[in-house]
Amino acid sequence: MAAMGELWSQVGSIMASLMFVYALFKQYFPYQIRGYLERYSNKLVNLVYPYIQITFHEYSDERFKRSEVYGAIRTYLGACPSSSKAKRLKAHDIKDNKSLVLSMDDNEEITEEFQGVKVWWTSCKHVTKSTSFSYYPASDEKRYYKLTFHKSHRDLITSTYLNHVVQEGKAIAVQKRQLKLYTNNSSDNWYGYKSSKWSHVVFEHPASFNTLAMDPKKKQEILNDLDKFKQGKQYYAKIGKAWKRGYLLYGPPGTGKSTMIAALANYLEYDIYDVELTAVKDNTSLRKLLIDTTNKSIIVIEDIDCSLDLTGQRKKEKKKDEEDGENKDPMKERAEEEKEESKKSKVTLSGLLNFIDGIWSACGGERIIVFTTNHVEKLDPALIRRGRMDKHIELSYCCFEAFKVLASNYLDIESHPLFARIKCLLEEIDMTPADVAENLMPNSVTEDGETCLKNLIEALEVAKEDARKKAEEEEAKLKAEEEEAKLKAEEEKAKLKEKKEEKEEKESEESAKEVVKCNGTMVVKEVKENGVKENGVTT
Ligand SMILES: Nc1ncnc2c1ncn2[C@@H]1O[C@H](COP(=O)(O)OP(=O)(O)OP(=O)(O)O)[C@@H](O)[C@H]1O
Ligand SMILES: [Mg+2]
Repeated sequence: MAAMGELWSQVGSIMASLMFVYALFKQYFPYQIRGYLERYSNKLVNLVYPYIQITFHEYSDERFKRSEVYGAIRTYLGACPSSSKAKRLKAHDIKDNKSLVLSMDDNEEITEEFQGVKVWWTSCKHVTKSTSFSYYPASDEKRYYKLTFHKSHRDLITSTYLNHVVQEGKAIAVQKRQLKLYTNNSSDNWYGYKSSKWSHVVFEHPASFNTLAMDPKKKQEILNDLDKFKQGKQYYAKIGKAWKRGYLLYGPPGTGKSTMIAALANYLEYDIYDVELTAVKDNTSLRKLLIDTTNKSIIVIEDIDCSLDLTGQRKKEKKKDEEDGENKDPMKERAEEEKEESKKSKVTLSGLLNFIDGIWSACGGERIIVFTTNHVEKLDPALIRRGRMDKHIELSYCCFEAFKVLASNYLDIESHPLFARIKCLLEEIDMTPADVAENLMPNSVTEDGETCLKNLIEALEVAKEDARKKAEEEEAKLKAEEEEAKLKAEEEKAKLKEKKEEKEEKESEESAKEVVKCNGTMVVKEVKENGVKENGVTT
């Protein structure tokens, strides 16, 4: 026992001496000598250590984009049979509340055998400590997988095995894929623990093209277009165009623009990236957001006419003019202005144009960009030209065909004698699918389909009556305005006439006076010349 204790104390002192020598070596040896020694010591280790290690980092050197290979390895390792031996796993997504997507937790190791060859996978994490004080701990974590295998199997592992891992990983990911709905984080927060540009939730919208109420011809046209796009990888490569397509959805509120986006995502099985432009600081941030999206995705900017404030500059100047009159502390005013300015998004139209159709938009592929608007006429023509927004889809008021889809969805009714009346009313009245759908929804559990149809007819008749009254009111208003304008015109005419007459009268008076004056002079002249007696008196 005493000998054992002695042995331990000796080991301890040897370790301490080695560490001391290593510290001295690091501190005092010149850099070149150190590199030289390290190279040779590595060679020495390689002689006795016959294993090769390959690392796969989550973010490659470009830094912008998450490595696809890393993702595939993570999925593969989570699903491979040997992972069941790992004790610490991370659960990611749950598809339909059934199957868990698992991956190895940090610093966990699993062993796998491929064609009789043993390999070891380790998940590692490298934390770069930030020098400044931060409220949030790990500021910059870099994750990677390390693969270790014997050097005699180098060819088998680097070509066949790794290929197998990546292909399998991708296939499993497609199988277990859960659609995601992303939204961009404010670009002011792209640092520290919130460094990711996008946050997501699982996308579970039930909308589909079957439930979407619109003209069946138009719907089929869109479906054909989508199919062509999805299978168009080679075609796009052949014509030398980036594999992306722009859709502009326009129409009044409640006509199904947002619903169609959900249907698109479900049909194509693409993730949705919903861009909130007001949270994007500038054009560079917008570009970074784009690069950080994955392939097979739909990038959405809703209400594009409201998102971009291109008149901001002018408004600000106006505001400034208004405030000029008030006596304000200039320092305070400037600080306030700067604060306002920093909060404001500086994304410009040109930034957005480049986002959709610039060189950067070709990074990655299989992307659909969707803009929605209620006022298509307000948009800059450059923004919606073909090539940027390739397909313009108008979603309009509910037609009879669209109503039939809603009736089938909401009431399971394919045809009914009341349909004829509804058809007539829908031809006369503009009602959005949202309103029709609302009227078709049973008000209570006991309400049957026919009552719902009657409710809709009643609502349509009320809308018709309202429209008629409104039209009448407008007509009456127009008539009144016309009458007023007519009266005004007559009054003006009368006034003009009066003025003209007055003028004429004045003129005739003037001329009469002139005549009298002339005549008077003439009489005087005549009297002087002829000496005629007037009333017997010589003048
Ligand atoms: N064409 C449609 N087919 C099926 N349901 C529809 C349709 N249009 C509207 N709806 C229903 O009406 C509701 C509102 O529709 P949605 O949000 O898609 O309208 P929107 O056009 O995006 O409106 P906004 O312009 O105000 O954003 C949805 O919940 C949906 O159930
Ligand atoms: Mg909408």
